[in-house]
Amino acid sequence: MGPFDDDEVDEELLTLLRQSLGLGVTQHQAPDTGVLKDAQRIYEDAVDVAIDYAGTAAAADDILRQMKEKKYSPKTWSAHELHPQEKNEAVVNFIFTLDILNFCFWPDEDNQHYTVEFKDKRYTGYWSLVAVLQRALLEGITITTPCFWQDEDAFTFELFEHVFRSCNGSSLSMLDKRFNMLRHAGQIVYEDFECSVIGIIDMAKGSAVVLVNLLVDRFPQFRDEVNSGKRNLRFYKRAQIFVADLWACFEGASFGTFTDIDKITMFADYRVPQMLYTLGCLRYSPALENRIRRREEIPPHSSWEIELRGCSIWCVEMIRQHILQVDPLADMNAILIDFFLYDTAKEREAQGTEVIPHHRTKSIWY
Ligand SMILES: Nc1nc2c(c(CN[C@H]3C=C[C@H](O)[C@@H]3O)cn2[C@@H]2O[C@H](COP(=O)(O)O)[C@@H](O)[C@H]2O)c(=O)[nH]1
Repeated sequence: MGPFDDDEVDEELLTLLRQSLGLGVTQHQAPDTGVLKDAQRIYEDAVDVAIDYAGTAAAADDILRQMKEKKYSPKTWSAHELHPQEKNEAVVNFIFTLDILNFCFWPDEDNQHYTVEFKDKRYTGYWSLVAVLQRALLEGITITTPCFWQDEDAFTFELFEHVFRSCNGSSLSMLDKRFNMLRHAGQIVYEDFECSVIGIIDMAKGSAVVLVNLLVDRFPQFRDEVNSGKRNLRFYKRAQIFVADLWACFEGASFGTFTDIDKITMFADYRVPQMLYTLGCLRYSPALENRIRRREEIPPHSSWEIELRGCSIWCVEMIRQHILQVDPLADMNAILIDFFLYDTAKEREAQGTEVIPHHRTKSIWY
């Protein structure tokens, strides 16, 4: 029984072996992040999260209808007034900063929701982070300049606390971790990339997959994966949303030009799974559903967390495939579906029509 006779040896391992032996990888095997493959495996092994096929098909039809009505496109990103409107290197740095810090905005049980005031409006969640960065820039603090983060004299934790000050006595969770993540990412950009995020993007030569893999390889701050014993499970949520935000902000041109942007998957956060459940796409075991409804934390790297994240990625892929079967000419990918689901979740939250809380896992990854 030779090493390759066993049909259990999966394609990925064969590719890695061929590459390590210097055997030519057939030209059509384009690079991949591995996220979608891992999501499928998680889904196939899942016991506490299931995908409702009929619910997903019906939801996909409705999502397509609404996305057409709302004309969802990369332009939607800039339609959010709080996002930077310019199209230049400073905005690339803004998005890089944003997507290093783009995680965990929900309050601990007895604390107030972190809220910031900017230009006489109050923001929570993801938008509080965007507002904080915009406010700092208006105050002349170069918070979105990666080389500033490695300047130990100028970029201090006191300054960081000032930048993230709230208007209701609350504080954003894991502020110290966020500070250290910027510090260390700034050192990497300074030492390895001559202070230029554009330089990192250029190294990917227009490939979204290569850029994601480059970020994950060179920046521990983006290495969102779980070693579940049997294998490494990749999610790469903030690395992928960084590429997606670039693509959307620059509308597929300039620093947002990617030939393989459709290889980017849904971003495994805590809002979109909530929306997929609400739309009847995802189903939870009673034990998991009760945990979520009681707003009790779900441990990072637990099977529950892994299944929530992996099944959500796979479910959005099923929605994407269904939409393209129904309307092959639809200008559609997982990014735009994801953006729509996130924005819809936020609308429902604002209307107070949520049917289930989002899950709570204290994590720097989402
Ligand atoms: N999957 C997915 N996750 C997203 C976003 C966004 C914002 N993207 C903007 C850009 C274009 C879109 O149109 C959006 O306007 C934030 N998040 C994640 O949600 C969580 C924050 O939730 P809350 O505390 O309720 O704001 C946190 O994990 C954050 O990382 C998204 O789009 N997709």
